[in-house]
Amino acid sequence: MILDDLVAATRIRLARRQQHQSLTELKRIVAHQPPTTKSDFLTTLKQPGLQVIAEVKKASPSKGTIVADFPYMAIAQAYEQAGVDAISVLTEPDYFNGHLRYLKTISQQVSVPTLRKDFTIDPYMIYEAKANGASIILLIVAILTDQQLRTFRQLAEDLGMQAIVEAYTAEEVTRALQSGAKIIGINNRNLKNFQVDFTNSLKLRAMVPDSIPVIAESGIQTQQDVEKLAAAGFNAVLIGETLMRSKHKRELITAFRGI
Ligand SMILES: O=P(O)(O)OC[C@@H](O)[C@@H](O)c1c[nH]c2ccccc12
Repeated sequence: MILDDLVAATRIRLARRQQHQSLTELKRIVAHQPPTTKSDFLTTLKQPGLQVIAEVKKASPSKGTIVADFPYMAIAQAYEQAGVDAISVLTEPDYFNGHLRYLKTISQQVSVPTLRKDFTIDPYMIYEAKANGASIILLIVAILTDQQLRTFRQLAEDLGMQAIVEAYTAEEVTRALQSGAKIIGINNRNLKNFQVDFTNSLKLRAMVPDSIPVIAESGIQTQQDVEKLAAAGFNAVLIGETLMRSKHKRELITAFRGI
């Protein structure tokens, strides 16, 4: 199962990074960071209308290389100029061709909050996210225990970040809510086989009370898709591939934001 492979690969890389830089050292870097100047993502999400989160992603396990040419900084700047509310940056190198460096550079040069898109399995990765400029981390319910969901989110909040707690099934939405999640992401892509079912988020939306912002993730392609999600009461959409492939990123984002 691909998700198991992803987590195993993440664990191996993590062990290697920890040998180069201890958690103590990382904590020291974080403690000396200047306070963030970025807007508060949770406040943005609670604003009326549909917010757009655009993703910087070179490749994916299901699609392989998405874009041959990957000027990640120019892409992030195009997103920002088009008025996106946050930018998601893949940092997973083996399956998504991501890198922490992308997160760091983009976070330094855009004023919107950035999300470290990765398979968070250890507090070390949360400090790393912070050290590299992220305002938001991802916690995937399918790969974490109830206790990890709670303590990892708490750690992110203690460091001045927020956590998107990502669910794919009704059971996972329940676990996300029980863990005290303040932001929930409902994925349309089954991370166990990478199949996309666009109606998944529509079906599960009603499980989340209105007080908690919900983000629809993955497989969002058209204006009609975004209209359906807005009508279903989603606070935000997270779009990767469609925007990465588009030659008219600004126009597309402007259209989505106007919904
Ligand atoms: O490129 P898409 O289909 O628009 O999907 C974006 C995003 O939802 C997807 O990249 C994603 C959702 N959950 C994840 C967890 C890890 C890595 C990636 C993801």
